[in-house]
Amino acid sequence: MNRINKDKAIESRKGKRKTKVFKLMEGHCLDGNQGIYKVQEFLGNGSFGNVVKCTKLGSQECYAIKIMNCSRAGQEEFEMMKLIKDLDPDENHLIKMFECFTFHSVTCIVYELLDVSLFDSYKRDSSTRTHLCLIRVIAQQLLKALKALKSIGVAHCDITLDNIMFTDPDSVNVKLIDFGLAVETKKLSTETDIQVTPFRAPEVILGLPLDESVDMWALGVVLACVYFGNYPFPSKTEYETIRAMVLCTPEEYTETTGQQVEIKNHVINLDAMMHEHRDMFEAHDDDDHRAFIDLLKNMLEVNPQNRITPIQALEHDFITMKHLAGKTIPIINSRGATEKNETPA
Ligand SMILES: Nc1ncnc2c1ncn2[C@@H]1O[C@H](COP(=O)(O)OP(=O)(O)OP(=O)(O)O)[C@@H](O)[C@H]1O
Repeated sequence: MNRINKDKAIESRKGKRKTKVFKLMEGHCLDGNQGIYKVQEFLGNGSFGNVVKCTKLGSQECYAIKIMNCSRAGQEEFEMMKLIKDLDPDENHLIKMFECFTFHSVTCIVYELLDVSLFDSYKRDSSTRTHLCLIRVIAQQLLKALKALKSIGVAHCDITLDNIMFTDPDSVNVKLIDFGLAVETKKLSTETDIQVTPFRAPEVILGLPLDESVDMWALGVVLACVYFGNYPFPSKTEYETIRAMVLCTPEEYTETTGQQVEIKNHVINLDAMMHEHRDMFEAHDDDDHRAFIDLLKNMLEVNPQNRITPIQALEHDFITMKHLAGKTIPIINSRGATEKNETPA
């Protein structure tokens, strides 16, 4: 199946092509099992229907309710949320679900209300690069999420910039959302339609056996985007994507193999990317940049068997900051503000 058909198959799995028309308006009330929810505003839409901000009548509490027109897709997402319910959602940076109910034949899943997605946050000001210390916090939190999911044998299968959201504007705390494509790892087969371009892992493109390491690849793409301000691989055609994934420039390929590469198109060189990024900050630490690029290369390892695991990544120098011992580094206390701090020698 080609890329476009795969993306369509994913939309169809998520319910886009089976839409029951249910006109929801601001001010409408939804009868849940744990209360009545009044629709305040529309927060977003996707393949499934809408996400609305609601208040629970008789309280000040706000929620995000995902209204799913396709009850099969809604039920599948709910089943997956039940599977992860024993994982502490705050500790593991996973979205918290409160309840699920049916209203006018549509499935409504009540989630905690979050702030903005990584995509929206960086879209607002794509000209500025993200400080490495902020990237470290985000990376550590999401690696914890992957570790927790792996521990119960679940693969998210749809990690993108859209599906990672900040919990509030005043702190750096992210959560993984949208378990609509999540699957028990043991049920993953080459036939399963997962991931969207440009976050799709090479083994998914090539139709090879899959496991939860597809999520590590996608997280690598996310971190590269946040660092570089652009996708690390071209994604117009799967041919270009696969070609770029070897992570070396045509010159490097020629140097190591002696073979000339005839067609040249853009392949982002991670080491070159590092020089560009660090020059954008007054205070930068080369060792820290090198540590980040090393982690990234291990996440974007083409062979899933050699790809870094969440536990290994959490022990990587970039995350533990071993390589920064005794140096003064900024602490990120909110999405923009920084303070200086000395790490123990
Ligand atoms: N808990 C939440 N709090 C605030 N906004 C949310 C929340 N959950 C989702 N949204 C908004 O709704 C959008 C769509 O949600 P979600 O990703 O769960 O749906 P989806 O159909 O699976 O989307 P897509 O088809 O884009 O993958 C998000 O990108 C976000 O803007």
